[in-house]
Amino acid sequence: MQIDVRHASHPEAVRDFDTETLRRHFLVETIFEGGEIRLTYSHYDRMVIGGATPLGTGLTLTAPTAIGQETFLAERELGALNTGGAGRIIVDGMSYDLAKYDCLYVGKGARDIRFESNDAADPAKFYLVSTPAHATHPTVLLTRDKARHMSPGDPATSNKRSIFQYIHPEICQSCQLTMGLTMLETGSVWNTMPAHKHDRRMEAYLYFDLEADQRVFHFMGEPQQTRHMVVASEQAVISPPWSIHSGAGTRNYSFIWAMAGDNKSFTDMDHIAVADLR
Ligand SMILES: O=C(O)C(=O)C[C@H](O)C(=O)CO
Ligand SMILES: [Zn+2]
Repeated sequence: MQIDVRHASHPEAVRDFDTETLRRHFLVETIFEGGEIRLTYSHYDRMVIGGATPLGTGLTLTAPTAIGQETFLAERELGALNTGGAGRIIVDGMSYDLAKYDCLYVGKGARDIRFESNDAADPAKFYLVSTPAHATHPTVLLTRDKARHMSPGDPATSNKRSIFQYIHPEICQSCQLTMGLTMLETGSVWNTMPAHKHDRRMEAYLYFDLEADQRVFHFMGEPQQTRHMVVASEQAVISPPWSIHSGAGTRNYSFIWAMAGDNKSFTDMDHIAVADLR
């Protein structure tokens, strides 16, 4: 298991980052590697993001030194959303089947977490998000039809999309983690525009369901100092609390968003008018 540690950056320093530096700090280029668990530890709210891609044999979530505990979830909670073929997650001997777009919330204190694919030729790709937790909430399997559904946007502004809120206070208890899936309709390419930031929470995006030759231009930075990163499918972006997070694809795509911080209120956003962006 690999874990890459990313430190937090001050917004004034980020104004001077060139493309390579921006990508080194805020883009995770490899989330899914066959037969591996790959993790990235962000010092923004100590969120860990990564992927588990089990092939013939299953994969076990162990606790690297960065976690500072004997077991990974000793003081953490976990969301795992399957972006690949069918598979299962076994939590302390209890097995949960996950098809594509199913999500498992795992509460603090679970000790033995194992990932398996039904078919190594079409492996499960579990996108993992973990945040510090101080209470144990029940482990729950969340299918997409159980998620809270919203349909914002308009074809006229190329941003018609479905937002599915899985780990959300109305659906599933958690300490601080919120997590969900946004799917753009055909012909719509913009997510999260008008843009927003929320200094109370950081956020991470995993873009996927995009062909290998297509890209999403992800916009980040202070609202009057925007920057962009060109992102391929199955790459993730760490969004600091002071940054906007928005994207325009060369076609439609899906992404998983996850947040952690002072509140779990999805609607607590500071919107920025399009005309005020620079
Ligand atoms: O399409 C969207 O809009 C989103 O998915 C927004 C993100 O979920 C977000 O930024 C929540 O704060
Ligand atoms: Zn946001």
